[in-house]
Amino acid sequence: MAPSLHPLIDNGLTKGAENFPGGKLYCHCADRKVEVTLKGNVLHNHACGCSQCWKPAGALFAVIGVIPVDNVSVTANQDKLTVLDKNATILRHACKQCGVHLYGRIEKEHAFKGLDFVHVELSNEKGWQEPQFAAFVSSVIEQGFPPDKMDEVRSKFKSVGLETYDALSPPLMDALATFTAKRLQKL
Ligand SMILES: N[C@@H](CCC(=O)N[C@@H](CS)C(=O)NCC(=O)O)C(=O)O
Ligand SMILES: [Zn+2]
Ligand SMILES: [Zn+2]
Repeated sequence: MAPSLHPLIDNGLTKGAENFPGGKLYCHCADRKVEVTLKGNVLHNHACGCSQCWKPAGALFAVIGVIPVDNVSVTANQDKLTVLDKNATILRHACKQCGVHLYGRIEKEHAFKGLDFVHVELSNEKGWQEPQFAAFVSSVIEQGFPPDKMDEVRSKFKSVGLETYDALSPPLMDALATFTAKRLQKL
């Protein structure tokens, strides 16, 4: 049996709604849930196989999208949040009790500074943008996934219409490289 990639992917994608107004994300605690309110939809929603992004139980991949920082606010139980790794590029704000990541933020100079990283499955609303591609696919091997089963993983993504990459998608890699070139005054 093919492994579960993610609940939002395993049974095919559900297209997002146009003019989606956004919604609330909740951590997995039974009480005093951390609540984050998002204005509007996410962009560049994608699967991520890296070891740092939060994955629901049993899933091989995270699903994570970006949204402007100004559209993100913690609206309940902020005291339960902690930054997991203060040295990471993406400062992942997680619930101390249940471990769910509520949002990731970049504070240092970076092409994606100003965008927060969020998991839309933490919301009860329907209409979030569907995943657009799979990133950091080979990284699942670093977490113990058997390399000889990678064909199954990539085929499963392809079967729901998602392209697979071992870093980010070409437009996002180009954005990162453009940022570097400008910093080095090559562009
Ligand atoms: N192979 C590495 C890749 C880690 C990585 O580069 N993750 C990407 C995608 S989330 C990133 O932008 N990381 C920045 C960060 O984690 O702060 C792993 O699995 O840990
Ligand atoms: Zn929690
Ligand atoms: Zn990741």
